[in-house]
Amino acid sequence: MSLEIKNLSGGYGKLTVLKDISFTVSDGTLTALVGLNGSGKSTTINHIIGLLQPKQGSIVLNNLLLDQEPVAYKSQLAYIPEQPIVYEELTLKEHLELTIAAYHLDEKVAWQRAEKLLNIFRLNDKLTWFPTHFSKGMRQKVMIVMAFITDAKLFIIDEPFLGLDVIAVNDLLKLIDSRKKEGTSFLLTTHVLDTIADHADQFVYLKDGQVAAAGAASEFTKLVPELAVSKE
Ligand SMILES: Nc1ncnc2c1ncn2[C@@H]1O[C@H](COP(=O)(O)OP(=O)(O)OP(=O)(O)O)[C@@H](O)[C@H]1O
Repeated sequence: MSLEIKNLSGGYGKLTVLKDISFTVSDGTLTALVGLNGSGKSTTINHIIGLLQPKQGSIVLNNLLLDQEPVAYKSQLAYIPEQPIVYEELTLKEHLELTIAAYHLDEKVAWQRAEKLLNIFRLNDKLTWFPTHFSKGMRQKVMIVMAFITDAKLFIIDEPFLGLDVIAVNDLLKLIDSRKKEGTSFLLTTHVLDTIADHADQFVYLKDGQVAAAGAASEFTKLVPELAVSKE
């Protein structure tokens, strides 16, 4: 079991947004965290990555609790936020060096991975560029490359396809599928299941901070007809 969320209640200060959320993400699977605007997807992620403290419940990642073993917990996790977080004063190469240092990666292995990824996302000739010269999609690709050079066991990707062109979306889906085969698990947030329907194993549908439905991705349309209808 990669990620286990049990009876999680949480939110911001006195405001409780999440109410008694439970779900698991098993090794080598992709879970889609689905919900409309304001349903609590980002708040759930903010708890998993440790930006917010649960009011109740627990979050366990590969038997590690964030508050007990924060360094080991975070080294298991790669997070790609919806809004890319890049350092304006660092080149693309320096961003990758930072990731290699932060995750204590083997430099040779990491740069071999990076080379392939940079080629896929057409960033291979941009290692000396600063983020100021990158488009939004390119910034997002930098975040993807940084995440995929790590050995993280769980990838959390917030709205992965916003801002990516169709080729990049396909390339990202291929990368996800191949890492899933190696046992890596994925938690992706999305408003609709569309793009990842064929790649997701299970879904968790959040509504007003609660799990309104959950199950196999193939059952989504049956179990959540309200979102299927809203697509038409
Ligand atoms: N920093 C914050 N402080 C207080 N309340 C917040 C904060 N961020 C989000 N909320 C509230 O938490 C609730 C859930 O928001 P959240 O961002 O988790 O939803 P979401 O499902 O990620 O939405 P979206 O699809 O629009 O990104 C909303 O009612 C929102 O107003």
